[in-house]
Amino acid sequence: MLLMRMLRRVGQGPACGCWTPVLPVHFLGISSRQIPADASFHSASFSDTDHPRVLITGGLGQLGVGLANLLRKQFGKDSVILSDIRKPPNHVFHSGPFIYSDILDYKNLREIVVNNRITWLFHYSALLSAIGEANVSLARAVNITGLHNILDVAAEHNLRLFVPSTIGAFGPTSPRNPTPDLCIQRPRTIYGVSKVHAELMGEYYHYRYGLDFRCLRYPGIISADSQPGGGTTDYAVQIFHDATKHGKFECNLEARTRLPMMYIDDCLRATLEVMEAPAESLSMRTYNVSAMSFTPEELAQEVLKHVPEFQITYNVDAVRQAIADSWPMNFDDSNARKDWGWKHDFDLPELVTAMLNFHGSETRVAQGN
Ligand SMILES: NC(=O)c1ccc[n+]([C@@H]2O[C@H](COP(=O)([O-])OP(=O)(O)OC[C@H]3O[C@@H](n4cnc5c(N)ncnc54)[C@H](O)[C@@H]3O)[C@@H](O)[C@H]2O)c1
Ligand SMILES: C[C@@H](O)[C@H](N)C(=O)O
Repeated sequence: MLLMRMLRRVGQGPACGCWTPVLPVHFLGISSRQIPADASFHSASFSDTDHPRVLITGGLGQLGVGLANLLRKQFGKDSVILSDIRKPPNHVFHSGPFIYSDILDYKNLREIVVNNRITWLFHYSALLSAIGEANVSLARAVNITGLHNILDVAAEHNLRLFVPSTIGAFGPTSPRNPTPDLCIQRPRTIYGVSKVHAELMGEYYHYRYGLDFRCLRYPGIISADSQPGGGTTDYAVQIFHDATKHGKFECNLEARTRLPMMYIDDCLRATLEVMEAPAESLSMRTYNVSAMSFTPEELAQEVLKHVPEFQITYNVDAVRQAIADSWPMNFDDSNARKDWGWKHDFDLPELVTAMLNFHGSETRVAQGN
């Protein structure tokens, strides 16, 4: 009986003047909530002059705190809420609003969005490539089921949604040097599969429901003030900790493994820029972004210029190496540069200087000279 009533409602369009049609997605076996079936709305619920009210999920990982800092500078401290399922360190807790949010709990997500009148959502929760292979069912839940919750809450509340994808969304059959935006994508990790799924679902929600979905495929991101979170590109973060602390580093990838990389400041700026780009400038909803590309031995050579006693050795991890060997070596981001003016600031020498500066190695540089 209830099913019949709901099917009748779905069949009635706005022309009858009765109600906005809704698609009861639980009858499609998707979830117990409703998303608009009317694909005609395309605008966010705030004007361009208003500051967005932002929620960041998975915000205590490698990238989230830096993003919150950047957005708070731009939009005000209280306009940006950082969330995660982990307990925040003191300095993060005291730097602006923080709340608990498990993306697998839809009601919790909806409550946060409604109570805080959220207009922009940056969805950072994920299990990365190497850790995902070690726990496939959790990666599937967080990266795929969690994403469904995010898409639904964003569509339901008319949010502008940013979801990062990755070089890991490509696989061994993709062109690797360079890898364009549109080409075959057959990744061989649960992480990559979940990110291709996110790209396609986000684009589908955009065309089907008018969701303002924006997505960048990040290269490996290198940041100084946070710990790497289980990725294949993490060697390029760890090397700086070890070079400055111990003067040596054991690398888990082969010396000649070339991967696209980016300094965190460029990554976060790209993220804000694509979110602020006028909708009409976006010819696509998922863009490659790139800055540089290097191998462990090239990175080590650059570190050596600053830390003369630095030594690198290799102890290859088979899982990570197989993943890296299936990923792009160079990323073609010409569409991002053309459509919304993407331009990176940091190449390898600037990246190494910034990272070593952060780790306080300039004293060692002075001593070495
Ligand atoms: N770091 C990179 O090099 C890189 C490159 C490409 C794409 N990305 C993407 O950027 C995003 C952020 O990356 P990161 O390096 O900060 O990742 P990270 O692994 O450091 O952090 C992910 C966060 O997600 C949280 N999380 C896990 N399960 C959750 C759940 N059920 N609910 C809410 N939060 C949960 C974790 O607690 C963690 O703090 C990810 O989506 C990642 O795929 C990162
Ligand atoms: C590249 C990326 O998505 C992540 N840093 C990983 O290695 O898994």
